[in-house]
Amino acid sequence: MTALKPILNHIDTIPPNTGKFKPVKPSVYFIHHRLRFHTSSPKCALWWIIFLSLIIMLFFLSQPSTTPHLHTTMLSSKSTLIRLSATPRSTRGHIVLVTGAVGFVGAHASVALKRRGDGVVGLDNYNPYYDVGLKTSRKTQLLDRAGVFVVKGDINDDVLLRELFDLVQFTHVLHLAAQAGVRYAMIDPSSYIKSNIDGFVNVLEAAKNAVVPPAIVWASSSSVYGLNSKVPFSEQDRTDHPVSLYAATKKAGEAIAHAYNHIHGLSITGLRFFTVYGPWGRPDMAYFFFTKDILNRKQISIFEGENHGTIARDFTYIDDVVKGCLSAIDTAKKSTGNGRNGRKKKGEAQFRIINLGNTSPVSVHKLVMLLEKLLKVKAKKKMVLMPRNGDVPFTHADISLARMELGYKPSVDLETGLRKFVKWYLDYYDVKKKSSW
Ligand SMILES: O=C(O)[C@H]1O[C@H](OP(=O)(O)OP(=O)(O)OC[C@H]2O[C@@H](n3ccc(=O)[nH]c3=O)[C@H](O)[C@@H]2O)[C@H](O)[C@@H](O)[C@@H]1O
Repeated sequence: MTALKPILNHIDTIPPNTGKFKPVKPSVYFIHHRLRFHTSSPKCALWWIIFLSLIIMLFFLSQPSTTPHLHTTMLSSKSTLIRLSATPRSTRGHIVLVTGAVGFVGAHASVALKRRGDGVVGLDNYNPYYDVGLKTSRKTQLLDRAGVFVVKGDINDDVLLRELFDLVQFTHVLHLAAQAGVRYAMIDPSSYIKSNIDGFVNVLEAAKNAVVPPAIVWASSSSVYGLNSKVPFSEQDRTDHPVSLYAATKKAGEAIAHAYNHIHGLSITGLRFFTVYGPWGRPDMAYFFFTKDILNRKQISIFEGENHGTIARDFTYIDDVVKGCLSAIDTAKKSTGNGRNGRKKKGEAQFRIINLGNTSPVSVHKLVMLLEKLLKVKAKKKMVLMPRNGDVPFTHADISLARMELGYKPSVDLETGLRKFVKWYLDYYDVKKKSSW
C-alpha cells in the first residue's frame, strides 16, 4: 500500500476537463497524463513498474487455475509420491482417486485396483468415528505395501480437492468416504450431513471442474429401501421412505448425483452396498463387536421383531463387493461434460444405481451361531426388541441388474466369509484361542 501512495497522491493533480481537451475516461487520462509528463523521471518510472507489476500479479491471482501445478501448495511436497502412485502400470490402466481409502471397503478396493495395474491415489481424513489405529494399520499393512499413496485430507476441503485434480488427471473417482453406521445418526446427526451430503457435493464439484471430468462410482446403501416389504429389493422399487438419517443422506446422495449427471454430464454409478463384512472390517458393525464381546464373555443383544420376528441381513463379503466396485469402474462410460468453458458436450452421460448384495439373507441369530462355532465360545445372548433408531428388519438384494451390468456374481457364503474374518480378527488382535463351550 505504501508503494502505491505516491502514485495515488498524483490523482489530485489531474486537471479538470476544461473543454479544451477531448473528453477521456479519468483512468485513461491518468495514464496518458502520467506517461506524458513524468516518464522521464527515473523515480517515477520505478513507481510505474511497481504499480504495473502489482496489477499484473493481481490479475493472475484472480484467474481460476487452468495450468496444472501452478498453485499447488498443500500437496507440493508430496506431488512426486502422488504422481507415482497415480501412474498406471500400462497405458490402458485407469487413474483412480479413492476417497475413504483407509476405510474398510476403500482399503480393499484401492489395493485391488493397484494390484491389477491401475494408478491409485487415496484420500482419507482418518476421522475418529472408530479406532483410528485400525485405519492406520490398514494403511501400513495393506495400502503402503501395495504402493498406494494416501493423502490425509477431508473431502470437504475444496482447495485440497482442486489441487489434487490439478495435479492428477483422474479417469475415475471411487467415492467411498462417508459417515457410515445406521444407529450412530442418533448421536451425531450433523456428521452425516457434513460427509454424505456436503462432502459428496464437494467431490462432484471438483470432478465436474476437472479439465477432463472423471467418471464417478460411489457407495450408496441398502438402507435406502427402508421398511419395504417386497423382496428381493430391486432398483426399480420405491426408496422414498428412509427410516434413518443415514439412509436419508444416502437417498439424498442419489438425487444429488442425478442432478450432477443431468446438468454437468458426469457419468455416475451409485452402488447400494448390503451389510459388507470381512477381514479389516468396521468395529461398529454387529458381526465385529459380537466377535469381540463373545471372546470377552460379554453379553450381546440380538435384535428381534414384534412377536419374536426374525431380523435378517443380506451379508455381503468384502471380496465380492470389491469385484463389483472394480467392474463398475470398468463398465463406467466417460463423463460427457456440460458444454461450458469452451468444452463440447458429448451427449447424455451414463447414470446407474446398482445393488451389490449377496442375495441370500441370514438371520442375526444364525450369524451369532456361526460366530460361536468359529470362535469356539458360547455367546451370552439376550434377545431384545429391535429399537426404533433406524434399523430395518431385513434386507435382501435383487442382483439381476448387477449381474447384467457388471457380470457380478457373489461367491462367498456367510460361513466362509466369517471364517476368514475370524482368522484375521484373532491374528490382528493377537487373541489366544480359549474354548468355553
Ligand atoms: O447395508 C447397508 O447399507 C448398511 O449395512 C450396515 O448396517 P446394518 O445392516 O444395520 O449392519 P450392522 O449394524 O452390523 O447390523 C447387522 C444386524 O445386526 C443387528 N444388531 C445390531 C446391533 C446389535 O446390538 N444387535 C443386533 O442384533 C441389526 O439389527 C442388523 O440386523 C452398515 O453399518 C451400514 O453402514 C451400511 O450402509
